[in-house]
Amino acid sequence: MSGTLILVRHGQSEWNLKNLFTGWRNPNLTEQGESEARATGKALKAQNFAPDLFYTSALRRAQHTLDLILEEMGILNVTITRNTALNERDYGDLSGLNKDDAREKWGEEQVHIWRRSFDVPPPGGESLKDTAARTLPYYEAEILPQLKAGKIVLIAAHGNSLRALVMAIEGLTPDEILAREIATGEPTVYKIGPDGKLVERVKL
Ligand SMILES: O=C(O)[C@H](O)COP(=O)(O)O
Repeated sequence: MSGTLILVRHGQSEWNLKNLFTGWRNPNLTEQGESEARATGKALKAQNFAPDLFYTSALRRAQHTLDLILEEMGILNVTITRNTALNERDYGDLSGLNKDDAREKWGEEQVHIWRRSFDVPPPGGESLKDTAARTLPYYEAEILPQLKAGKIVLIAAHGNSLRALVMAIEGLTPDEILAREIATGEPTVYKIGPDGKLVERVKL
């Protein structure tokens, strides 16, 4: 029996709206971000998903997103596992800077490399490869066994920690994952087989 993995990026945060590098900083959701989370909750409920297990990061924008999704799905009083392994990539010295100001200061190309290369970290921060080095072992140890047992797992996390999972699950190359963007509030759903391998990506 296949398991189901539901990945959701947090809704728009106050720093997404201000176009600031966020990383491990901890802003709230905006009203739009809350609406995005609720809309995803409604969509998952409409598809009759009944998740068994719930995970999120140590950052409030993802935690609040999960809470709003569960509220919309009418799922109450469940255990939610929070872990820094699911945190956004750490943007290091760029955290708190405006992304356009950073482009002015260091150039479009350098900022693109810091944001979307696989193994070049921003100053004092994590590359996607560094992020995967903490997110994937957690997924493999804590979440994949549940999926192999046929459970439905809902994870609310961040653009780059989710891209690390997507890259591994879909078997994407470093070049292929660079082009992959996950919008705020966007769900990605997979069927995972008893062997832990991807069966199919589920269209919502
Ligand atoms: O942490 C951030 O700044 C954003 O949530 C993700 O930023 P990115 O899309 O520039 O990697």
